[in-house]
Amino acid sequence: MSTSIQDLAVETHNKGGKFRVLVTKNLPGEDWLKVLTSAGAQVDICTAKQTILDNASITKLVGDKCDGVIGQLTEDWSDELFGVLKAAGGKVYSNYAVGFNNIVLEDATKHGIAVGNTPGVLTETTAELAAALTLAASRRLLEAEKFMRGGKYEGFLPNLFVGKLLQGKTVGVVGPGRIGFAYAKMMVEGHKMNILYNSHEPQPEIADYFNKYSDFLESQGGTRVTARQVELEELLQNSDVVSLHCALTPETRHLINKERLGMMKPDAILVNAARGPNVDEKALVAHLQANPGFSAGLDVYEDEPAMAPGLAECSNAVLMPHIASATLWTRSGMAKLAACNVAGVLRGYPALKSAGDVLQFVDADPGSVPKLAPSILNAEAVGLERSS
Ligand SMILES: O=C(O)[C@H](O)CO
Repeated sequence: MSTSIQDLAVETHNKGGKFRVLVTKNLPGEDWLKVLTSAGAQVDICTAKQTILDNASITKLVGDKCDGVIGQLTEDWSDELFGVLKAAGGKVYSNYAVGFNNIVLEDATKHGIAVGNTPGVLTETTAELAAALTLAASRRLLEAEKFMRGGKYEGFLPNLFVGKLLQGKTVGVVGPGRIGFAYAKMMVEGHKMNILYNSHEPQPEIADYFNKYSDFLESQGGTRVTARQVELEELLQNSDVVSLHCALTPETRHLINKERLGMMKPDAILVNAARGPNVDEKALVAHLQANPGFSAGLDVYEDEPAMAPGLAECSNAVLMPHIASATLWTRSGMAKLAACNVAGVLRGYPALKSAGDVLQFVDADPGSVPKLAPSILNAEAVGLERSS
C-alpha cells in the first residue's frame, strides 16, 4: 500500500503488525521484507525520490511510534536521530552497510538503542571492485574506452594507451581486514605480486598465508612471492599499487595526504574503495595533475556525492559512484542481515557472538532464520546477551 507521511512517499507492508519498522530506502531482494513481516512487523519503506534523507525527513518518518529502523550510510545517526527513535519507542537501528562512520555508537548506547551493521557478505564483492579499479587504472581502461566510443580509433599503434604491468610488482594493502585480505589474495594469487601490508595490530597470519602460497608456487616450479607487515611510510615508498581498506576513524582521516602522496612512486596507483575521507582529495587532485604517470582508482569521495574540484577532469583517475558492494547477492544479503538485526532485537533474541558466521542468515529461509541478531555492534553496552 502506498501512502505518504508528511509529503514523503511510503510503501507499507503488513499493516497493523505488532512492531513498526521504518526502512529509509527500498532494498534489493525480497527475503529481507519476509524476515521482518514474519517477525510480526509492519514495514514502512520510504520511497521518496530524494537520494539522501535529512534529519528532518527521517524525524517525520519515525513519527510517534517506531520500534526499529534500517537506514543508510548517507544518514547522520547520532544524538538527534537516536533521541527521536527512542522517543518513538525504538529499540534498534541497523545500518545497511558494514561501515558505520555515519553512526555515533555512544549516542545510540546512551539512548539504549542497539546498532547493527552488515559484515561478511561484502568481503569478496568489495575486494573484486578494488581489484577492478586496480586493473582499470593500470591498463587505462576508461580512457581507452572513451577514445573508442568517441570514434577516435584509427588502427593499432605501438604507443596507444600503454599502461602498467602488475605481474611481479608490489601491492601495498593498508588495513588488511576481511576485505583487504581478500583483495590481497586476488592481487597476489592472480598477478603474483609481492605484498606489503600495514595495520595497527600484528597480523602474522597474513604473511603465513602467503608463505604457504609461496611453498605451493615453488612446488610447481614457480617463483616465491614475498609478504611483509611494514610501517605505512615503507609501504608507500615501495608499493606500485596502494589499496586502502581501513575504516574511517579520526586516526585514518586524511591518512593519505600531500606529504604521503609525495612518498609514493611517481607512477604508483592509489585505490580507495573504503571511505573517501581516508584521502585528502584536494591534495590527490593536485598530485594527479602534477604527476600524469600516477593513477587513482576511487569508489568513494571525501564529501559524497561531490568530487573535489578538478578530479573529474583527471584522465589518470578511474571514478566509480560508491558501488563496491553492488552485486545482487551482496546487496540482498546486506538487506537480509539488516532485517535480521532489527527483527532479532525486537523479538528479544541474543546477538550472535562477535565474528560469528553471518552467512547462516543469508542462506536461511526467510521464515526460519536463526533466532539471533547477526551483527550488533553495541550488544554488551545495551545489555543484549551474546550467543556463545
Ligand atoms: O560500508 C559499506 O557497507 C559500503 O561502503 C557500502 O556497501
